[in-house]
Amino acid sequence: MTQAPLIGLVMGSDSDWPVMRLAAQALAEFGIPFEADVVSAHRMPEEMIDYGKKAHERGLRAIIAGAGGAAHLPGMLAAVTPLPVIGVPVPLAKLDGMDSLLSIVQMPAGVPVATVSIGGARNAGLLAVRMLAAGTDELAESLQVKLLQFADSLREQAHAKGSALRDEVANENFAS
Ligand SMILES: Nc1c(C(=O)O)ncn1[C@@H]1O[C@H](COP(=O)(O)O)[C@@H](O)[C@H]1O
Repeated sequence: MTQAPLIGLVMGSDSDWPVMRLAAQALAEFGIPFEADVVSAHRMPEEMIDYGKKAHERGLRAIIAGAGGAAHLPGMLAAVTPLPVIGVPVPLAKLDGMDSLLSIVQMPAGVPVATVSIGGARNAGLLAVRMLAAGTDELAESLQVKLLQFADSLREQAHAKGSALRDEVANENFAS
């Protein structure tokens, strides 16, 4: 039996998937069940409102919403759900995602969206994992252990990069 999704991963179009799949990958790395779907505030407003209103009743604990251009999806979901919403600005060919970033990040007071960097879907996934790691329930405690191990692996990678760079600098002839 597949586990019920804890995170809703939604995007304005299937064209956002190459970016948004990085969030899916991060969730999968931590064993978090999620659902993925296209939900557009512009193109299917009623369905979008319905998704946002029912998300918490279906057991979702957070929503990751990615959109490009005039990215109203994350903010509109945040307006109708009590769940935390993480917004991912998806870069398009024109304006390189600045339009999307500003659309998502400049929310009016009272309706927060946790905005990650342009194309930062991996961090959106990791932030959702951290949200699930808050608390003292079994899932939270197991995620806390995994997140600390993950931080250790990042530290080791950074050390390895420093070591490789020191070797490279030591062997490079800067005079030539
Ligand atoms: N920004 C939004 C919304 C929304 O915010 O509701 N719905 C679709 N879109 C965005 O339009 C871009 C182009 O979509 P198409 O590739 O389908 O033309 C996508 O990046 C999508 O997220």
